[in-house]
Amino acid sequence: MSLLPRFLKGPKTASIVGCPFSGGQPKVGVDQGPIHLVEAGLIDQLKELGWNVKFDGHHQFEEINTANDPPIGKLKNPRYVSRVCQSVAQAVGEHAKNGELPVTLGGDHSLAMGTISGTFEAHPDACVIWVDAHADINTAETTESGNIHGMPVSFLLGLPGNDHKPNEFGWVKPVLRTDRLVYIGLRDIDSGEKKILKDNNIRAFSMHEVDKYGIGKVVEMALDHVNPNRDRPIHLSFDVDALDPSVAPSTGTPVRGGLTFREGHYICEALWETGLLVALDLMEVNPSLADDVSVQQTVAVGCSLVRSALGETLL
Ligand SMILES: NC(=[NH2+])NCCC[C@H](N)C(=O)O
Ligand SMILES: [Mn+2]
Ligand SMILES: [Mn+2]
Repeated sequence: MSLLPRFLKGPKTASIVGCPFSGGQPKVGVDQGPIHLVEAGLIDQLKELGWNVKFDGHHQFEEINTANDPPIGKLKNPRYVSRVCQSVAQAVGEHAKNGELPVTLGGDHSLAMGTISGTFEAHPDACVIWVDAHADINTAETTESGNIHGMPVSFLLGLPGNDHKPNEFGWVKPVLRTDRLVYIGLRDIDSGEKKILKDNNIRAFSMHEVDKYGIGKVVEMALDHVNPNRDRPIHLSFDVDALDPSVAPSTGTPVRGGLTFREGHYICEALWETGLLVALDLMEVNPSLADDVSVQQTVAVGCSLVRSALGETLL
């Protein structure tokens, strides 16, 4: 495991961007996710794998009085989410430009608006592999919930339904191309999202394809789509709810019929093996949902997914 991914600079350094943030969705507790992951020993575990780990405390967010943050259109907490993501973009962008591998711990998945913006600042030709039960591609028009964690992908793509997206989000540039994005694990897509995926020809491997082809083939096909010559930097955005709720119960929007423990880990291992990984998000761990045993299980799985993506091997 002395391998250094192609786009990083030695000595291989992982920068932990802990984001105790829950403003992109309504359930309290997801802000405690990064705190639990770090307390469970993630940093030492990565050091053990040979990484130099940078972590100087969880990201501090500007205090925003949510009373002064009324919805804009359907979007809830728009100013808060926007400002937080903007500062995350800056942090991730700086680490990536330094040749470090930013590991962002959520927090809810709206944060990916920040992490992916940051990655593309350093790696403009990157591709994104989005592992999730959900597509998180609602626009300001299609969202039914108004929760911004269901929307980051549409902002990053600059989809047309977002002409009404608040000016507040003007800093989010359409850095992502539809053919540089691929999904794995989908199984709960809103009807507006289905249309967006179809109209824009976005490649998605739902659980149906995982069952049909097996995870090995699915990861290969996903890479063939976004990274045919295996020469583009890869940003992996992993929502823990991609896993089956029996594997990762403590999350805000669990959906049955998800990835097994091994399927989730296989994705991480296989992306590490490409030598192209430049950034990783682990999102939506919510330690206040479910009993103690389930929380411990979910946090442990979160840590082991990160280790797999950063080179832990079985043999
Ligand atoms: N990151 C997540 N867990 N997203 C869940 C999104 C659920 C639903 N599609 C929505 O837009 O509200
Ligand atoms: Mn999800
Ligand atoms: Mn998600």
